[in-house]
Amino acid sequence: MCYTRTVMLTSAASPRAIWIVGAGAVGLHLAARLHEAAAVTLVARGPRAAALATEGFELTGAEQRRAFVPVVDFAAEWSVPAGAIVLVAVKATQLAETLEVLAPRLTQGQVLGLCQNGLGIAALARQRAADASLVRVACWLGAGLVGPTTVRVAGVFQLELAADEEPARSHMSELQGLLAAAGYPVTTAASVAACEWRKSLWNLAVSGPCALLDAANGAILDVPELRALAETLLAEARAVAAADGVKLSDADLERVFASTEKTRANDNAMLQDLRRGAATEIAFLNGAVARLAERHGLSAPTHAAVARLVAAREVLAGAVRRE
Ligand SMILES: NC(=O)C1=CN([C@@H]2O[C@H](COP(=O)(O)OP(=O)(O)OC[C@H]3O[C@@H](n4cnc5c(N)ncnc54)[C@H](OP(=O)(O)O)[C@@H]3O)[C@@H](O)[C@H]2O)C=CC1
Ligand SMILES: CC(C)(CO)C(=O)C(=O)O
Repeated sequence: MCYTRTVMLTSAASPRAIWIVGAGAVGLHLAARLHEAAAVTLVARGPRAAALATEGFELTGAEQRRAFVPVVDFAAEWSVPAGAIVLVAVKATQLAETLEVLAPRLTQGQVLGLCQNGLGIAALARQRAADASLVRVACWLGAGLVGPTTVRVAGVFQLELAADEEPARSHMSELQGLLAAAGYPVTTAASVAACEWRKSLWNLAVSGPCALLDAANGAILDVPELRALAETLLAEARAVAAADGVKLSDADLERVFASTEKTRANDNAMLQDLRRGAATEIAFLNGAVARLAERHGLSAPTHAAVARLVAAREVLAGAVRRE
C-alpha cells in the first residue's frame, strides 16, 4: 500500500525533497521540524504507516507540534526521487536490512544521511550503499515514541554532521542549512569517525550501565561507583579512539557528564529497549569498542564486560534467542 500524495518538485523554487526512512522518535522529530522548510516524505512500515498517513503525528513534552506529511509504506513498490536527500532514522540494528531494500532504490551519488547512534555505522552503509554520498548525522537529542504517532521530546541539544569526501561534503553544507532553518543547532565534525566517536561517548558511558541497573541517567552522577565506572569506560574509549585515528579531547569527555546532568531524569533508549524486550544497539556501542580494541592490539575489558552483560539481559528479556 502506498500513501504518497503527489509532490511536484519541478521549479528551482520548489522546496528540497527529503525522504526520511524510519518513522520512530528521531524520524518523526526530523519530519516535524523539516516539513516547513522542505518537501518531506516519510517511509514507514507496518500499521504505523497507515496511522501516520491518516492521522499525521505529534510531538509532545518539551516540544509541541503536529504535522502531516506524505507517507510511503516500506513494503510497497516505491522509488526515491533522484534529487531527494534521504535520512535513515532506523535503529543501528535495523540498518543493514533497511539498506538492503533502500540501496537499489537510490540513484548514483544520492545523499544518504545516517542518524544512528554508534560506531561503524558509516562503514556498514558504505558496504551496502557504495554509490551513495554519505553524511553522518549525530543526533544529540532525547525523544521516544509513546504511541504509534506520538513522540515525547525530552530535549534537543544539537545535531553534528560529518562527511569524509566530495561531493558528500557539499551536500552536508546544504543539509546543515536545511536543519538550521528547521531550528536545530547544527555543528560539523572533522571526520565521520570523529563524529561517531564524539556522539557515542555518551552512550558508551551511560546507556549500558544505566540499562543494566534499570536506572535513570542521573544515577551516573549520583552514585560514585557508577561515575567511576563511566570514567573507566571513557578512558578505555579514548585509548581505542586514538588507535582508530580519532583524538578525543577532555571537553569531549566532560560533555558526557554535562549532557547527563541535562537529561538526569530520562530513562535512556537502551533501558527502554530492554524493558520492552527489544534488541539493543550494544553491538554498535560497547561491543564495537571491545572489537576495535582487539583489532588494534589493545584491550577494553570494561566495554567487553558491559557488552556481555547487556547481551545477557537481551537473552533474559527474550529480545534475542541464544543459538
Ligand atoms: N530517540 C532518541 O532520543 C535518539 C535516538 N538516536 C538514534 O537514532 C536511531 C533511531 O532511534 P529511534 O528513533 O529512537 O528509534 P525508534 O525505534 O523510535 O524508530 C525507528 C523506526 O524505524 C522503523 N523502521 C525500522 N526498519 C524500517 C524499515 N526497513 N522501513 C521503515 N521503517 C523502519 C521502526 O519500525 P518498527 O517500529 O516497525 O521497528 C521504527 O518505527 C537509533 O540509532 C538511536 O540510537 C540518537 C539520538 C537520540
Ligand atoms: C541527549 C542524549 C545525550 C541523552 O538523552 C542522547 O543523545 C541520547 O540519548 O542518545
